[in-house]
Amino acid sequence: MSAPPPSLPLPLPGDTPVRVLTVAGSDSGGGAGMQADLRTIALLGVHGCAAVTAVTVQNTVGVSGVHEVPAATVAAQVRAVVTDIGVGAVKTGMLASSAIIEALEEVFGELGIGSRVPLVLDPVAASVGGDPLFSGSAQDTLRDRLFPLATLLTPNLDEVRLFTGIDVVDGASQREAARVLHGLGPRWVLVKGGHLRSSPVSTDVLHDGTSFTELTAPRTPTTNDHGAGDCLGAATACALAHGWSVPEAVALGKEWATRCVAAAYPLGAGHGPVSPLWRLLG
Ligand SMILES: Nc1ncnc2c1ncn2[C@@H]1O[C@H](COP(=O)(O)OP(=O)(O)O)[C@@H](O)[C@H]1O
Ligand SMILES: Cc1ncc(COP(=O)(O)OP(=O)(O)O)c(N)n1
Repeated sequence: MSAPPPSLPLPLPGDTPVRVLTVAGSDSGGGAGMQADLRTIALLGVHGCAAVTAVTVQNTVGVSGVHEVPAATVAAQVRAVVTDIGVGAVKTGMLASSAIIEALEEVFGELGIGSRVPLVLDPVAASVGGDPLFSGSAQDTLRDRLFPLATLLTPNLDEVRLFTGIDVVDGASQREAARVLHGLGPRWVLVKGGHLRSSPVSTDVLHDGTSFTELTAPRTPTTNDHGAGDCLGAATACALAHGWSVPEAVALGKEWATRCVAAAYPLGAGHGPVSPLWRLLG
């Protein structure tokens, strides 16, 4: 890759960094979820805070158990972080249940998350291997309660199908999906194209209700793609926390994700993780 690596201003030792809160599930295998978010957040020089929604029993092969955190405890984590530490952006991942989503709607409203504080909402529904990460009714609750609060909604193509019924097969259907999802309330939608595996490029479409922007990168031929969406969303949230505009932040998130997919490594017997560890090389 010839372009300079994506980066954000780094804090000097002793200076308080910008903060980002991830509201997500724990992936015991360390490939996705809050572990992936916090890795990206740290390597971009941002202080990561974490409100845990669920503990998953997970490795590279699949998810064999889920233990939800009580909804009131999830909301209390968010309140404790935001009222003391303060955050420049919030990212959500696996939200597990309707009760957790309803508690988050309330605490987000109370704290200005989605209005004063940008909210990146990754509508995580299943693991890369297809294991469900929330119950059936949570899908409707997420759409109705949190989509309208989102600064940026970042579905992959499986999530697009779930929420709109649209099967994205090309640029036209990807733009149509972005248009329909924007109608559900988020200010911006990024329809991620990583799952269009037959394409030689990986194109994401950004839409704000008016214009469409295509972000395209060469496709890395790999099945080690666990956590790609987390890398993208967490990096985008970091840039938003620095005060970047949504299009600027998404462009950084896309470059970050592209490099992380290119640096993915095999792990275990299943899908290995995409990796931001390339950042440590300079
Ligand atoms: N094989 C790949 N090569 C290059 N970029 C990829 C690849 N797979 C995914 N991406 C990019 O990684 C990000 C996450 O994409 P995607 O896989 O669609 O979402 P998710 O990880 O949430 O399922 C997007 O920017 C997408 O374009
Ligand atoms: C706890 C937890 N959160 C999210 C996921 C989704 O991971 P993956 O399937 O790799 O999808 P992206 O992170 O790439 O969107 C998970 N498996 N576990």
